[in-house]
Amino acid sequence: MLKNPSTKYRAAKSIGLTDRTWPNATITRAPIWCSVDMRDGNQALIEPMDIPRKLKMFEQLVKIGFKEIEVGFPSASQIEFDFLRKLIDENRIPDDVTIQVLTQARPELIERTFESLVGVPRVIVHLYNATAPVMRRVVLNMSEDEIVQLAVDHAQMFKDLAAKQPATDWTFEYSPEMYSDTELAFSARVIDAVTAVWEPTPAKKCIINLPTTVECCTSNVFADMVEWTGRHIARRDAIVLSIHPHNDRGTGTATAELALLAGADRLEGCLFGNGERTGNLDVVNVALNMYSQGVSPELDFSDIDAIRSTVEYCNQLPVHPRHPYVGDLVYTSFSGSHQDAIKKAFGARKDGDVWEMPYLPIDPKDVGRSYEAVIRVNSQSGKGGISYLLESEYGLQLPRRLQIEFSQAVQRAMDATGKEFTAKDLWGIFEREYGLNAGSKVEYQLATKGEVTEISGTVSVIDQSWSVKGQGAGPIDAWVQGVGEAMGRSIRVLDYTEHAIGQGADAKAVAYVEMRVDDAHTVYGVAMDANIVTASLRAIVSGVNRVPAVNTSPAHETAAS
Ligand SMILES: CC(=O)SCCNC(=O)CCNC(=O)[C@H](O)C(C)(C)COP(=O)(O)OP(=O)(O)OC[C@H]1O[C@@H](n2cnc3c(N)ncnc32)[C@H](O)[C@@H]1OP(=O)(O)O
Ligand SMILES: CC(C)C(=O)C(=O)O
Ligand SMILES: [Mg+2]
Repeated sequence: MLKNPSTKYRAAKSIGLTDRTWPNATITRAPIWCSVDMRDGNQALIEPMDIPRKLKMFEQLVKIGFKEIEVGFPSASQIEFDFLRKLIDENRIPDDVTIQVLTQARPELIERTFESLVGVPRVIVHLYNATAPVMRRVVLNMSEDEIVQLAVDHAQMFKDLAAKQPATDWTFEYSPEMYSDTELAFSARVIDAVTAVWEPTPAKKCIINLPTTVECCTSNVFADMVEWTGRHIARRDAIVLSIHPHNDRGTGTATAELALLAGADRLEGCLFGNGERTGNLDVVNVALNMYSQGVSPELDFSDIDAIRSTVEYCNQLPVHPRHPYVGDLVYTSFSGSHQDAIKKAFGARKDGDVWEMPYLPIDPKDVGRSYEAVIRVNSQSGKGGISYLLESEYGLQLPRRLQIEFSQAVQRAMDATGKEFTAKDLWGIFEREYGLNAGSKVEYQLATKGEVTEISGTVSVIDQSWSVKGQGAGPIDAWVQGVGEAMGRSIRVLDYTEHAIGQGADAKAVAYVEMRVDDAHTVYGVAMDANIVTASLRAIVSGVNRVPAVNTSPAHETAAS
C-alpha cells in the first residue's frame, strides 16, 4: 500500500486578507539592499570565512554597490570580533556604506557586540529573538508575555549602550525570528513593544526585519502577511520594513518580490543565494530580475564572473552551472529550435533596439559574458545553431539550403561521436565536406567576344587533371559547360551566392554554388579564394567532386546523396 508520510505535516493557514493590494502593485524602484553574506551566509559555511576571506568579500560587496552590509556576529568568535576591529581601526568602511552586526537577545552577547563597535562612525545593530510557538515552547520555555519582555529588555539595553557612545550614528534593527511561523498578531505585538522602547521617528527610523527563517508557506500567503503587518504595526512611518527570505521551498526570490509588492522597503540576502540550508534570498537573482524589467537595481553585476569567482573563493562552495544569471550554462542553447530563434533574432536586431531575444532574458554582455557560449552544438542542435557558430567564429554566411545540407553532415558526425561540437570542430567538418583543403586547383584564361565569354584552362584534383574549354554568358556559365564536357558530367547551376570574409589584404571571397549534377544530385560546392571569379570556379569543382561519378574516379567520398 502507498505510504503517505505527508499526514505528519500541517498546511500553512491563509491569513484571510480579503482586501489585499499587492496583486495590483508593480516593482518600480530598487529596494534598500542589505547583504548578509558575511553573517547569515558565513554561519552556514562548512568553514566560516577567515579574516582575509571576509575582507575580500567585504570589498566585493562594496564594489557591487551595497550600502548596508551585515559583516558579522561579533560575539560569536574572536575572528568575528577582530574583523570588526580591523574594519573600524583601519578605516576600511567607505563613507556611503553602513555596516551591520547581529546579536541574540542575551546581555553578555549584546555587551560584547557594543564593545566590538567602539569608534565606528555609523552602524546598524541587529537584535533578534525567536517568537514562533515551537521556539517559545520547546527552546526558550517562555510564555508570550515573557517573550515580549525579553525583546523589550534587550531593546532597552541597546538604547542604553548606544547612549554611551554618542559619537556613533546608531540604527537599530529588530527581527522576530521565525516571523514566518509566528502568529501575526503576536509578532505585531512584539514589534510594537520593541519600537515603543526605541521610539523611532520618520527622520530617524529603525528597521523591522521579517524573516522567513524557514520558508513554510507559498509566497502569496507570505505577501499577505507582510501587507497585514505593514498595516497593523505602530509607527509604520518611522520604520524601514525589511524582509529576510530563506529558500527552503525554493521560492525565496518569489517571496522577496511579492513582499516588495506588499510594501517592503528593504531586502536582506546573499550573493547567489548562499546561506543556511537551501540558502538565503539570492539578491543577484532579484536584482537582475528587476533589471530585465527595465528597473535599475542600483547594484553593479557587469562583471558577474569575477563576482562569482570571489564568492566561490570566500565561501569555498561552487555556484551551479544552471544558477540564474551566473551559471556557466545559463546563456547557452543546445537545442535546435532555440538556436534557430536566437540566430534569427540576432540577425533582426539593430543597435538601440529594446532587448527582445527569444530564450535570452537579458543580454549576456550586460553581465560581462560574450556571445561565444550562447549557442553550443550537440545532437539536440539544428542548422540554426551550426550556421550561427560558423558565422560568428569564421564569418561564413551559409545560404539557407546549404545550412540544411551541411547540418545533415554534422548530424552524421554527431551520431558517430555523441559529443558536443565546438566551432572549430564544425569548421573541420565543413572543410572536409566541401573539400576546401582537397588540393583542387584551377587555372584559366578568359576572353570576351561580344556577349559571349570564353574560358580555357585546367582543373586538377589530387592526381587527376582535365583540360577545360568552354563558352557561355559569363565566366561561371562558360566554366560549367567546359568542366562538364571535360569530366563527362552534366552540371546545371541552380543558385549562386558569394561574400567577402575578412578585410584589407587578408580579405577572401567565399562562393557557394548550388548545382544539379548528372540530373540526379542537388549539391552545394563551396570554395574560398582571394579572387572572386576563381572562388566561384573552384566552388563548381567542389560540388562536382562531392557527387560520385560513374565514369570518372571521384576525388573523395561524397556526403551528399
Ligand atoms: C536564524 C538565525 O540565523 S539566528 C543567528 C544564528 N547564528 C548563530 O548562531 C551563529 C553564531 N552563534 C554562536 O556563535 C553561538 O551560538 C552563540 C555565541 C551565539 C551562543 O553560544 P552558546 O552560548 O554556546 O549557546 P548555544 O548557541 O549552544 O545555545 C543556545 C542557548 O541560548 C538560548 N537562547 C536562545 N535565544 C536566547 C535568548 N534570546 N535569550 C536567552 N537565551 C537564548 C537557548 O535556549 C540555548 O540555551 P540552553 O543552553 O540553556 O539550552
Ligand atoms: C537573525 C534572523 C534575521 C535570521 O537570520 C533569520 O531568521 O533567518
Ligand atoms: Mg537568516
